[in-house]
Amino acid sequence: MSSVLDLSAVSVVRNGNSILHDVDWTVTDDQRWVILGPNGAGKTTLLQLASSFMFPTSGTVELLGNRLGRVDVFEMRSRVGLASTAMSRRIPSTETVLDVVLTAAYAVTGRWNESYEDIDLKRAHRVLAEWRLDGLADRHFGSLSDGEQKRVQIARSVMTDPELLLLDEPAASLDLGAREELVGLLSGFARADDSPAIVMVTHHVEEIPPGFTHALLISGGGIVASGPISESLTSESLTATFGLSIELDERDGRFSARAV
Ligand SMILES: Nc1ncnc2c1ncn2[C@@H]1O[C@H](COP(=O)(O)OP(=O)(O)OP(=O)(O)O)[C@@H](O)[C@H]1O
Repeated sequence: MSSVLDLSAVSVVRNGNSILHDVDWTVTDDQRWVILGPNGAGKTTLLQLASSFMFPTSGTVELLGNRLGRVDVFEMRSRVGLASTAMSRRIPSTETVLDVVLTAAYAVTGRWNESYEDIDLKRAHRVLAEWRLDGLADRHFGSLSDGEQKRVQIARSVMTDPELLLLDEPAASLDLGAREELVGLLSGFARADDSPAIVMVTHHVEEIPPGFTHALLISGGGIVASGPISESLTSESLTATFGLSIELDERDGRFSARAV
C-alpha cells in the first residue's frame, strides 16, 4: 500500500478565521474513509486541500507523492476525482448524461468542439452501466432526479480512473430508496480491489457504505478521532464531535445514531 494523501501539521486560516488546525492525516490507496462532523467543522476545506483547490496556511500536503505548492496542480487534478454539488452546478442543464461523463476525459463541463476517441466512448458507457445510468445516456442532466444526478456526478468523477476519489455528501437530499441504492453501489465500489482510495464526507452515519474502512471525525477545525472505523467511530467519539450525548448502533455493517 502507498500513501495517496498525507497532511502534516496542516492549518488553514482564511480572513483571520482558523478553519483547520494541526491536522495530521494519511490516506493510503487501499483505504476508504468517511469524514463526519458538524456544520462548519472544516470537512469541505479538507476536501479542497485533498483536491489541490486550496493550499494550507502552514504545514504540508503531499498529494499522490507530490508536495502541494511545488507541483503543477492541473496535472494533479486530472488524477483526483471529485463529486460535489458545487461541481454539478457547473454542468449545463441541457448537457446529455453521456456528455457530462465524457467531458471529464477533457476536464471540462459543457461539450464544445472536442472529438472523442472510441476508447473514451466505450469507457463512458461502461461507467454509466456501473452506476445504473445506461438507460439515461441521452437524457438532459437538468431533467434527472436528484438521485440520478448524484450518480452522474460520481460516474463523471470516476471516468478518468482517478487514484483518489473525493465525494462531498453524495447522499444529501436523496429519498430513502435513492439513498439505499447509492449506498449499495458505493459499497460494491468500495470493496472492489481495483477501486481508488476514497474519501467521502457525510452528515449521517446511516449513509456510510459497508466496505468503508476508516473514519475521521472533525469538530471546530480539529480532529477528534481518526483511524479504522471500528476504533474511531464510537458513541464516545460522536458525542465528543457533536457536543451531544449520542448512541451509535451497528448492524450488518450499517450504522445508526440517536441522541440519548
Ligand atoms: N474564505 C473563508 N473565509 C472565512 N471563513 C471561511 C472561508 N471559507 C470557509 N470558512 C469557514 O470555515 C468553516 C469551515 O467551513 P467548511 O465548508 O470546510 O465546513 P464543513 O464542515 O464542510 O461544513 P458543512 O457541513 O456546513 O458543509 C466554516 O465556519 C466557514 O464559514
